[in-house]
Amino acid sequence: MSTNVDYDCIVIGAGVQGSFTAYQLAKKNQRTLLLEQFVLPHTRGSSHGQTRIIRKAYQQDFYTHMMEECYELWAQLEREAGVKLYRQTGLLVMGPEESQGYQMIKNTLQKNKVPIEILNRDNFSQHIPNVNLALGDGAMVDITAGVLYADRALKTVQRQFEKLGGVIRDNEQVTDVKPGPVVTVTTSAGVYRAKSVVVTAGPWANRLLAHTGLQLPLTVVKINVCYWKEKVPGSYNVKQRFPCFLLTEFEETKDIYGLPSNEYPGLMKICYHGGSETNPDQRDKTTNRSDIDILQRCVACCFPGLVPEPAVVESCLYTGLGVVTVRILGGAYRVGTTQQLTPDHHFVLDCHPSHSNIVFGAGFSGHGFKFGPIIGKLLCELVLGEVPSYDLSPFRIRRFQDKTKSAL
Ligand SMILES: Cc1cc2nc3c(=O)[nH]c(=O)nc-3n(C[C@H](O)[C@H](O)[C@H](O)COP(=O)(O)OP(=O)(O)OC[C@H]3O[C@@H](n4cnc5c(N)ncnc54)[C@H](O)[C@@H]3O)c2cc1C
Ligand SMILES: O=C(O)[C@@H]1CCCCN1
Repeated sequence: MSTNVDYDCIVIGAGVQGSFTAYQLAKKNQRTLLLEQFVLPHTRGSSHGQTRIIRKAYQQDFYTHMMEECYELWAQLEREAGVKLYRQTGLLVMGPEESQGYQMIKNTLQKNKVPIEILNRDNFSQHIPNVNLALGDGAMVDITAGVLYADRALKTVQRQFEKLGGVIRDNEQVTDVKPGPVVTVTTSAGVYRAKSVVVTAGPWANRLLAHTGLQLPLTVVKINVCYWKEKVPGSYNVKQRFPCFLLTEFEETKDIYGLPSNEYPGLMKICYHGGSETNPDQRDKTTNRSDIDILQRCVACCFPGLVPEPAVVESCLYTGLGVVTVRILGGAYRVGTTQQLTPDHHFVLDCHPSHSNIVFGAGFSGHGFKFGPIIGKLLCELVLGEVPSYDLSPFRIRRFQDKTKSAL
């Protein structure tokens, strides 16, 4: 068969997940093509920006387990490329002490022997200056958590992929995917044939999967990425080891999170873990700022050293599970069925139900960057038909038949 194909594998989408998948495939001597619709680097998907949080603090054991190895893989990439991608700052987790969300994170960390420090009201401000701990809130620090240098990481993994002989073609949009024992991929510039294809198209995943007769219950949401000015420059700075933070509840709404000032001197990034649904091709057509009102109240209340008005607002997209159906479209591939499902915030990592040589990674729901190296490894294992290194049942599409619950 190999004489009939241009590549062993084609990966569609050069965000963090596609880039790590391509890199892992090239490491396994697979002739791999990585296709990207925009000129790289770009700011239209989910993987741009300078920083992301890396942490083991999760409600579910399976994420914490995966992160054990993932830290190793990040360190391996740093060594291989001679580049620094991670800075340890710790992650301060705050939330109503008795709430389920806060307790689940604490239990997972303790059960898995992740180094943590539990803070109390008396020693809190000694450890974490310039933050007010709300009445009734508990606080703990996931000590090995920190900041990933996201843009740099993306560039690094793409460069390492090319060093291994991989090919990247950017400014080349995939317009059709034709399933079969050999998959035919049509782009704005040509036609390629490969033994297998990986779809890691972020907010555009469903548009591509439609060509294969599959639709996932994904919703695309625009996030207002807000930066807040320090009243005294440096007071929330990464160099002072000010931690990342996660507030599991504020005014009974969704999580609020932040990273120490780093990329823009004097500005700290604090965002709301939610936004309004959008079309990824018209991201900036309308902007809903109701999340910014919540953030302003949160900053005024908990971060007295910041001006409670965002100095800079940027945009980024989350792709999560929203609508409650997975559809296998009727027509050439399988007669259509519709299932009623419950959405969750877990990733979707699986093989196409009708075409096992089409693999996809989608729905990273605003928390997938830190997992990039392990997602790349897992999607590569699915392509090669190997037993996945982790139990993928939380991530398979068949879970949509089960009752699921939200996770962060
Ligand atoms: C504001 C914000 C904060 C976040 N914070 C964190 C954090 O602190 N920690 C963390 O771990 N994660 C975080 N995340 C989540 C993380 O960034 C995402 O989960 C991750 O970037 C998703 O990567 P991806 O590769 O799936 O998608 P993308 O980065 O969107 O990549 C998909 C790529 O596919 C390309 N593509 C699509 N269609 C086609 C086509 N037809 N042809 C060719 N190419 C195509 C797109 O152009 C794009 O480049 C955050 C996300 C946001 C938005
Ligand atoms: O993945 C993370 O660590 C953060 C936490 C809060 C929501 C955005 N992503």
